[in-house]
Amino acid sequence: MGNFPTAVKHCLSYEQLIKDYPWLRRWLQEEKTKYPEFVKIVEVGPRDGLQNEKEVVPTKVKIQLIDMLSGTGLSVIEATSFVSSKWVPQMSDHSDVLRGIQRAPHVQYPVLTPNMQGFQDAVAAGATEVAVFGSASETFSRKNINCSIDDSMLKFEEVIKAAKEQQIPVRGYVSCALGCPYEGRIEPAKVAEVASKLYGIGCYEISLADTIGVGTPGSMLQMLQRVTQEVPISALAVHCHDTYGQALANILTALQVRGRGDFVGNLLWQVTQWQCMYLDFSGLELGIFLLIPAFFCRFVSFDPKIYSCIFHYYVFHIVSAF
Ligand SMILES: CC(C)(COP(=O)([O-])OP(=O)([O-])OC[C@H]1O[C@@H](n2cnc3c(N)ncnc32)[C@H](O)[C@@H]1OP(=O)([O-])[O-])[C@@H](O)C(=O)NCCC(=O)NCCSC(=O)C[C@@](C)(O)CC(=O)[O-]
Repeated sequence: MGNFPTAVKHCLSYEQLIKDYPWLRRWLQEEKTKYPEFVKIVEVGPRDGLQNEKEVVPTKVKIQLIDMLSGTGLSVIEATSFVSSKWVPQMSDHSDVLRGIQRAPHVQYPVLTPNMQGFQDAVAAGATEVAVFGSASETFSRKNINCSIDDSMLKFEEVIKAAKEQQIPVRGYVSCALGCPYEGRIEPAKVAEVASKLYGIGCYEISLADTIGVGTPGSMLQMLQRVTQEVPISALAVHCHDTYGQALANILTALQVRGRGDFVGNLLWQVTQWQCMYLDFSGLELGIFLLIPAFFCRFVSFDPKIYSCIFHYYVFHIVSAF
């Protein structure tokens, strides 16, 4: 709404709309009953956001960012990723980040662990929750974690077994749930198969990821209808990239599928907390008190390169919202 005059923006404001159209509040209330009463947000910016940035953000800035996010009311912040620094140099300081953050008592800080080496390093650095990440696309699996889907399941099983012995909960991701950069469309049946395997081997929650943001409400609905035949919906989450501006629509579709009850959504770097405010306006309890603190918590560095890398999406969305 950047180019609209103030008067127009005022007319389009939520408060003004409610005032001008009293039926709208009733309608929103009715709409609200179609959604879960509470949505758990998993903030993955410090991991998924920063792993994709060209600039490697300094460790102390990452720590400061996570610490500030901890004060926003989020209950889960994915902190880092115990992967090979040759593959993802942006996450090479994983142990220092995990050791350096100040853990808030109400917050979980899961980290990615693709194999036993990652798991052991994560535990040594103090991880209390981990996540394994598989894919519904064979090619993506090989390019991302250098093994087939079947081999990845064997590695994850090992991780989950070790995690169970130490009472460490394990989440699971299914990448390419709505499309693959190499294979294109992925059959919902394949997503259901991989999700069901992850659930079967002990992941307590499966996050279905639209890795390249090609999903639409239609494909999200189709995919969820199929996956929920295999995995209870209470164990599902969605992780939506906003590459083509569809993330919020896709999240809302997932919430409608879920209906009343809890649901989990990954709050991505690309789906900013600022954007999630629109969901808050639609009457959903997001479980976060984040707007202003989350905005300011982005200002943790004065280095222009780091600044622009961390704040790109936030600044963009804030500017476009006014
Ligand atoms: C999975 C591996 C590690 C396999 O990597 P590999 O090369 O197949 O592993 P390997 O077992 O053959 O070992 C080769 C070398 O890697 C080392 N190594 C082995 N494991 C580890 C480890 N855990 N941490 C650090 N080092 C490790 C190991 O020690 C050895 O070192 P060398 O002897 O050559 O010096 C590699 O392919 C990798 O790191 N891939 C990166 C994957 C990644 O981080 N991708 C991005 C995150 S996933 C994602 O973004 C999707 C998601 C979750 O967001 C959802 C969505 O949106 O789709």
